[in-house]
Formats: sequence, C-alpha cells, structure tokens
Amino acid sequence: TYYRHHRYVPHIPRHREHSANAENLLPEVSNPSHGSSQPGAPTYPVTPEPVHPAPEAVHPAEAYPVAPEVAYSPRTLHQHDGRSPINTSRIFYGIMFDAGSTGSRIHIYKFIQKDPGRLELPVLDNEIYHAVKPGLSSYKDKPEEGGNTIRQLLKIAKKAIPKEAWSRTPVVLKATAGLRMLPEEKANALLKEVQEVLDDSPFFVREDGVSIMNGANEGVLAWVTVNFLTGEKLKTVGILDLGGGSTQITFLPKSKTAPETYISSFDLFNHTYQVYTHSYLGNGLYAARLAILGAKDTDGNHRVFTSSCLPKKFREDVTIFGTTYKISGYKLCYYEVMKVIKGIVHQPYEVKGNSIFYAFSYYFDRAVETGLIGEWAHAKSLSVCNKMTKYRAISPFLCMDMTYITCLLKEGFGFKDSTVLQLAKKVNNVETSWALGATFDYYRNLNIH
Ligand SMILES: O=c1ccn([C@@H]2O[C@H](COP(=O)(O)OP(=O)(O)O)[C@@H](O)[C@H]2O)c(=O)[nH]1
Repeated sequence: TYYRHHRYVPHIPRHREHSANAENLLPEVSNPSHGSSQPGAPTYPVTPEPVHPAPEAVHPAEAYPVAPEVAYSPRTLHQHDGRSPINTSRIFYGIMFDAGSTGSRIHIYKFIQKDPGRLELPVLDNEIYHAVKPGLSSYKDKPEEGGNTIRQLLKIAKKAIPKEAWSRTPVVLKATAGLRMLPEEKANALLKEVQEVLDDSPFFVREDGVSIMNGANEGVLAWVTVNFLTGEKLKTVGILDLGGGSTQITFLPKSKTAPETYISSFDLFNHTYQVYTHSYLGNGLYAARLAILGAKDTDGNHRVFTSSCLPKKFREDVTIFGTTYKISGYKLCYYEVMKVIKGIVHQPYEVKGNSIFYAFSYYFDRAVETGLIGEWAHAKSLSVCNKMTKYRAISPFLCMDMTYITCLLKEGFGFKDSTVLQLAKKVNNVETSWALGATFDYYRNLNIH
C-alpha cells in the first residue's frame, strides 16, 4: 500500500460574496454541482428549504446560543432579503474536546458570518488545536487529575476567545475508545468530574455536553469533517482513522453488499447520506499492541509479554492506558499480528476499487516516524522489522505498529498493494478529526442513525 502526503487541498471558501443557500447553519462548502451522476452524492439546492425547520435538541432555545437566526429560519428570510441588510459581521466560536484513548485535545473553531442580513452563511475562519497526554482513561483511578487536564486545556480557550463571547460559546466533550473500554463506573466517574470542570467554566454547556460518543458517530463525523474540508465536487472521499483504542472506516458505498449494521444515515446539506461506517473497538493501534502481546484484559502485573515484533534484546516496562506491562522481544511478527485481524475486520467490496481514502491519526503519525511518507510501500513498511536496531531509538514498537497497519489495510480491509492512500494530518490547516463534524452536528443536528 502506498501513501502519499497530501499537502494541500485547495478549498475552504473564506468569505463568499453572496449565497442564497440560507438554510445551512454550517459554514460554506465549495459549490455544489447539481444533478451529480454519483448515486448518493451531495446535492446542494440553492433555494432554502426548511428541511430541519426546528432543532431537535432538548432545549431548542439553548441549543443554538450563537446561531444566527436570520440565516436559519425560512420565515425570517423574507424580512432580510438584501433590501434591508444588517451590515455587521458576526463572529462566533465552538469548543470541541476530543477525549481520546491516548490524549485529550481541544479544538477551538472560529466562524464568521459576514452579513447575516444578506443571508451570508457562516464560514469557518480558523481552528486552534492543542493536545495533552495521556488520555482521560489513564486517570481511571484518579478522576480529579483527569479533570485537571481538561481544566488546563480550557485555559487556552479563555485566551483565544474574547471574554464577551464566553457565555455564548458552546463547549462540548466527547470521549472515544478509551472510555468505551473502561468499566462503566470508572468511565462515569471521569465524565462526572469533567462535567463539573466544564460547568465551572464561563462557557456554555448543554445538558448533553459531556458524553461517550459511539463508534458509528465517530466514523460519520470524521467523514463529514474530511469531506467538508476537501470539498470535492462530484466525489466524496472515504476515511480511515486509526486511533489508540479503536479504528474507523467510513465511505459512501457503491454496492448494497454491506451488513446492515455497518450502514449509518444522517442529514447534511438537504441530503440524506447513507454511509458504510464501522468502528472496531480494540483495534486501535495501542489496543492492538496489547492484543498482539496477549496482554489484553490483564492487569499487566504478573508476567512478561513477548513478541517477535519487538527488537530481540528489548526488555522494558511499558505503560498503555495507565497500566504497566513487562514486555520483551521474541516470536514471528506477522503471524502474531494476523491473530488480531482475521475474523474481526470486514472487507468491504469498495476498497478494491479506485475510491479515494484519506488516512489520518496514527496512520499519519507512524508514516512520519518511519520516514516512509510519500513512498509507503507494503514491503518497505515491513522492512522496518529487519532494521529494528536502527529504529529502536524512535520506537521499539515501530515494527509491530507498521506490521499491524499493513496487516489491517491488506488482510483486514482488503486494500490492494497498489492503492494510494491520501495521508493527512490537516486539510487546509484544520485537523482531520471527527471534532469539526461534531461541531456541525451541535449546530445542526445531523440526526445520525
Ligand atoms: O485532531 C486530532 C485528533 C487526534 N489526532 C491524532 O489521532 C490519534 C487519535 O488517537 P485517539 O487517542 O483519539 O484514539 P481513540 O480514542 O479514537 O481510539 C492520535 O495519534 C492523535 O495524535 C490528531 O492528530 N488530531
């Protein structure tokens, strides 16, 4: 499998002069072609249609603390149709916390609605991103310290957002695989702690502001982010997200061959999308390390875990998700890795075709570490294992990780060796993550089901 570093996708419209598509609260996307031939491809009608006439949130009044009503309600369109423009641009913000299994991150989005009176849509102006390690789940036995990591990140939001906007800026935290894998009471204790931290902040917290997101939503929202940022006109792109605890694959299917539970629907830009999406809990990069070592579901204390995917004389204590394991090098690597993929990962028919897939998170990070970005061939990634001493300083896990990634793509999803994946950390200076999609979902309930 080849990876290409995707540096720049030329598109985020910043300040559009005029848009008649007043029904979106989402920032603009690149303009829409009509009558696309691809089934299920996005269409963006120009005339405002009240597809989502009322927010389905529990507290409609609170649900859109910053949303410009003029652009939203078809009823008020009339009153401000350009003849009596309100000439003030509005700036608003959204704070999204990604409480991942290996780190917590804050995304602060700034939106500008240039001229609400003239039906201008808000556009995404920029993102501030900051990350801390480890993730919340590593504080499973000390939730207060976990809460402190979030408090620390909130300081960045206070610096970035003007004081007068604090009370109308929504803050949302969504936890992923790390908390999904914890026993319920430990996860709840962490969520409760975090809820208190957010409630204490000067920002706006909705009742459902702190939660564990399910895997399907995680996949869908990352797909929404990437397709918004790439803004491909006729085509949507698939996404491959490799987290620490789980991995997601999401794309618009061409066939109806997928198991029913792998299909999710949601509404976006006047269109209902049905995507293939699946999140494999326990198949994130770090969870896979534990499974490959046979250390999963152990407390790490009682034995040394061995693997041929590690350098021969490697023997160390390693902490993953807050638990410490003794591990050392030993048997045949590819064979070990196969055991955590075979019979677990579904091979969608579409990956054999020529659909474009964006791969990010640990796919990207590991490609950078191996220096193989731009020329990541299947054989080359495994060659890391023949030079473990060379790579040892970067990470003793590099051979295991690269073998896992290769095995997941090839034996798991079924990608051909010749497939070129688009590797991305950011697109147009915005993190490729579910967080932007989740912010859109906050403003306009995408009704994912
Ligand atoms: O906006 C983001 C969010 C995540 N990441 C990276 O994506 C991976 C996500 O792992 P996470 O801990 O979230 O795993 P999960 O909990 O989803 O399994 C890590 O390498 C992060 O550094 C990133 O680069 N940008």
